[in-house]
Amino acid sequence: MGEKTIARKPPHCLVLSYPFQGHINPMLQFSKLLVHEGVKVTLATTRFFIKNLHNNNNLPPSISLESISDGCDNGGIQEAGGSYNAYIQRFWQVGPQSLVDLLEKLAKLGNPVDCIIYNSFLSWALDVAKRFSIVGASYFTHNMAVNSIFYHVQLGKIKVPVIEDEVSLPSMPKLQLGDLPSFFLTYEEDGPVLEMLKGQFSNLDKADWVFCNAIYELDKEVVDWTTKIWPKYRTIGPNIPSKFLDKRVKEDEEYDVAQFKSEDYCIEWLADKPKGSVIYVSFGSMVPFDEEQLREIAYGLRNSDRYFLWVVRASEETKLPKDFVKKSEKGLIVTWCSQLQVLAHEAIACFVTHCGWNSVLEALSLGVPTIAIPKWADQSTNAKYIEDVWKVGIRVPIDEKRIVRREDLNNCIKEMMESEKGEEIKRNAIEWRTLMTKAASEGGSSHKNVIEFVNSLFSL
Ligand SMILES: O=c1ccn([C@@H]2O[C@H](COP(=O)(O)OP(=O)(O)O[C@H]3O[C@H](CO)[C@@H](O)[C@H](O)[C@H]3O)[C@@H](O)[C@H]2O)c(=O)[nH]1
Repeated sequence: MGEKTIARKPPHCLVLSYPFQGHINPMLQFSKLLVHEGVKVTLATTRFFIKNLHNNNNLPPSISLESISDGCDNGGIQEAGGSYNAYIQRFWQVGPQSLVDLLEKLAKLGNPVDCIIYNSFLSWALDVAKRFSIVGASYFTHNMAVNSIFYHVQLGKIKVPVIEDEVSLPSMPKLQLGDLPSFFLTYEEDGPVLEMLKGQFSNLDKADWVFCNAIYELDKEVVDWTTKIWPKYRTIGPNIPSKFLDKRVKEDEEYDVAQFKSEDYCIEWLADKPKGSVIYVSFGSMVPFDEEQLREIAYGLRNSDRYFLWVVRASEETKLPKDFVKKSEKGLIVTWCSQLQVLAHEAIACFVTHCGWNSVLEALSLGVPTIAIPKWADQSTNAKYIEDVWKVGIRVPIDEKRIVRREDLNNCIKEMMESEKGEEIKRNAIEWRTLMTKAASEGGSSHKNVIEFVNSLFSL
């Protein structure tokens, strides 16, 4: 380490994030790891996203924030008529040139970029890196298994629509249609999203590095298989602040880039609750639930007669049943919280989650068992792994309208809190916590991979 920092000017990485909370969170944490190892980092995402961040200046002083255009600088997806598909098309037209402009601007300021670490969705960023003859590293915010599914779509080995009852892929359990990412069910309306996800692999052979926010131990077979295809494929997660892992990175204390404002009295509310008594419920930053689904979850929680802390984003609040109060003896509803702090609290018993990949990694890292209600994107595949592979949770059944009913949620809560199976799940969750921390610690599988990458940058 010491030799690197004295010998030369630090290498400069531009970390380019897709403009959503579930993407910028892990990429910021990865940036902090690189800074800790002596690399200079500029974090970039879209103008509109930055403009609307609740606290865009809460970055470590060593990381600067830059922006590119997605062609929707004043309204994001709304400016593209509220259509995610239209938004992607516009972004793909405007983004590459805007990235070129940013690289040229940084070079003119005497700050040339040596490496672009781009969110794998933005595959065109790799073409830009190659035009500038700089290192290109793809960063996957989804789990390996999910990446492998989209890779097989790209290869034409999974055809959409899927007509078979089950899909078999190398080194993975058999997947039923309901275990595949949601776009396989909604491919007619989500065609462009599916194209974007296939596109992650269209030029990946040119990538110098391929990173995945996961740990080797989570899925050794899939990682080994993937490394045969992309020899520089590396697991570098879990990308969460080290204060929740081995506390090695002192400078990563409270920094974050938040789209929503945390209601931090949650921790006060948790303070007098008995150990392992509170159900934490959150469905991430993006997915909307319809009114019927929120009503079922609301009554499922109330009928459980247990303490619960539920994050219902401001945009979702009006969908709650009218007789449902935000603060009762047993329950507290907030619009956003510091999820990691909540998960780390000893009062938390389990996490009812939509299985966004960050939430899954955070639960695994903190040893919190999960009750899975996957809804969209990669979440069903994550839920399959949670229940059947890592055995750290229970998936709530859905009815023919694809709705989770209150009785089923209630039964799963009971099973988690009262049964022998629940006890076993809790024990597994604690074991995973140990493995996640070990992987991120000095000498652990992810830490070694980060150091290998950093050393390669210093020897450019
Ligand atoms: O009150 C809250 C709720 C969430 N979070 C954080 O917000 C992030 C949410 O990320 P994630 O759990 O991955 O969910 P989404 O925001 O829904 O993420 C999108 O992006 C992920 C990464 O690609 C995908 O896995 C998801 O399916 C997709 O919906 C996590 O870091 C949470 O800790 C908070 O800090 N406070």
